Amino acid sequence: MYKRVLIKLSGEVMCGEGERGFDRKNVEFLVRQLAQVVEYGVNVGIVIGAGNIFRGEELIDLPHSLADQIGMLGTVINALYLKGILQRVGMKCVVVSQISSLPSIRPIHYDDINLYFDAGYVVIFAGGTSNPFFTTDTAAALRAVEMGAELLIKATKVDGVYDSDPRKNRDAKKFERLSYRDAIKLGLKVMDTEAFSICGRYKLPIVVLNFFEDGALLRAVKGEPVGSYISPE
Ligand SMILES: Nc1ncnc2c1ncn2[C@@H]1O[C@H](COP(=O)(O)OP(=O)(O)O)[C@@H](O)[C@H]1O
Ligand SMILES: O=c1ccn([C@@H]2O[C@H](COP(=O)(O)OP(=O)(O)O)[C@@H](O)[C@H]2O)c(=O)[nH]1
Repeated sequence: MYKRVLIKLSGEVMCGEGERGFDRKNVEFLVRQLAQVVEYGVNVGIVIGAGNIFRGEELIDLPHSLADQIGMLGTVINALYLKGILQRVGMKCVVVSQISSLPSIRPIHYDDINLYFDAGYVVIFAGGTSNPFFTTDTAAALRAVEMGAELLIKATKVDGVYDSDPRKNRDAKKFERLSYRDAIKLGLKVMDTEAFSICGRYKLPIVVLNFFEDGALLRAVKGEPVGSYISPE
């Protein structure tokens, strides 16, 4: 069992694939998946995307930098929403961010993050990397290293890493295990090269799994085989 993990959630876990906003059933499922992990006393950090609200790339009429700032604000909305629903079921949760000083958001401070974990809080990192031109995958890699996570879990809508996009190629073959070097060399688009590169440099393994599969998250945290394992070696 890993003791400290960073979970990267696509914004779409809030609404279901291809949908927008917040769907009650999906949100309840999300809470169940996270509760299963938190029950074991694991330190859980979360980075959530904003695909259910806005992705910068979708706002084609706006300058890229502006569109990305709107995208980052979407991650803040999701983080606060997630905090609200986790607290409603009795889970302790804090949102930290460098881009917002709203009353329910705390600044990112390394010493405090350890205190939150020691006190049993789930820590949600909102606002991505705080910079346009990045994605929440890169933010997840960055925050995982900052919080000293032993594993980064990318919880998404495909069940692992394939040799080509499984949504576009039916014959795509799944890797049970691969290295960062292979992922970058093969140009696999499941995650940004920047994210692979940060995790590779700091020897942080990644598991890519299908979030919508009940129990997959817990299996990854237990170190059981699930999805694809990207090793730093
Ligand atoms: N080699 C690959 N293996 C697995 N998934 C891939 C690969 N190449 C592209 N993808 C795509 O990456 C996406 C997963 O990333 P995610 O960040 O959750 O999606 P999005 O960028 O739409 O939010 C999936 O939609 C999947 O189709
Ligand atoms: O460090 C960051 C992280 C995110 N974003 C913006 O926020 C959006 C939402 O993040 P992402 O696309 O990663 O969300 P997901 O697809 O995981 O739901 C991105 O499209 C970017 O526009 C950004 O500018 N900088």
